[in-house]
Amino acid sequence: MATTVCEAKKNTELRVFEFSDELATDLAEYVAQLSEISVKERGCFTIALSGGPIVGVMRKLCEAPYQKMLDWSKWYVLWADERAVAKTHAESNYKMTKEGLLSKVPILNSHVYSINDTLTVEEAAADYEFTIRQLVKARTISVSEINDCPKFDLILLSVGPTGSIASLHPNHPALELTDEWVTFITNSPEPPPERITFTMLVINSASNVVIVATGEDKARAVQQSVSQLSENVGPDVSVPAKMVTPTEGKLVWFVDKEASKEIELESDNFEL
Ligand SMILES: O=C1O[C@H](COP(=O)(O)O)[C@@H](O)[C@H](O)[C@H]1O
Repeated sequence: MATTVCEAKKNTELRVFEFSDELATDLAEYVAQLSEISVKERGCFTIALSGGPIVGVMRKLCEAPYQKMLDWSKWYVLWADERAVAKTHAESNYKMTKEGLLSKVPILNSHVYSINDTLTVEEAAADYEFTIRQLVKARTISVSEINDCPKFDLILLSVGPTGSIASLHPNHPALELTDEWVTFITNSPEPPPERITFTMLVINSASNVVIVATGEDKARAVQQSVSQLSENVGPDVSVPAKMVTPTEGKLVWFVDKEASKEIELESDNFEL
């Protein structure tokens, strides 16, 4: 149970948890509900994951009751970003997901769309976008009627200490791409420098976005991202997480006590 739940603005919710186990439990329940709804409505569930703490906070999904209850055969797993390293490398988001989730639940191998680690970063981004286009064409991934973009059932992100999300970093030109679905960067401020990432266009076209923030080093980024949620402000490229405003979807922040330290929950920014 979240310690605090705030409806920060239409379609945006902030959940703050006292204990990390509560966060993981509530997240599992939330993902399970979204999966159930999507499978019922569309026959499948498309989820895009990130690195950082994401797989760890999904751990409860690998336990009872979810391990047996969820229709894993209907899950399609992709990544919101990936580091340009071999899939066996310790820094690979795929490797982390394989070890923490894919090896523990019966998701079909043929439904896992990892990013090609044998190509250059530029080729891998193009190849990955092509894969997504095929999945949209087949309507496995739903499509936004507003902009024809892929409309993932859920994109799960973690915010970095600087306010980065996926591999979109503060003030990076990749934040302003308005046509591409997937792009690459070669100068990530965090190692490794080469990465493939969804653009903001795809993130904001999702049906549901979750941003997870755990640990005190995320407190400033959380505060900067959520502080003006209730105001109508333009895109702020200095805090990528603040640019996450799903056009037709819902955003939920899952924040632990340490990462919530700088938020003024009783300020006018939130309806408690
Ligand atoms: O490199 C990455 O880091 C970010 C943030 O991770 P964190 O450990 O600082 O929370 C992550 O969202 C991204 O997927 C990953 O590639």
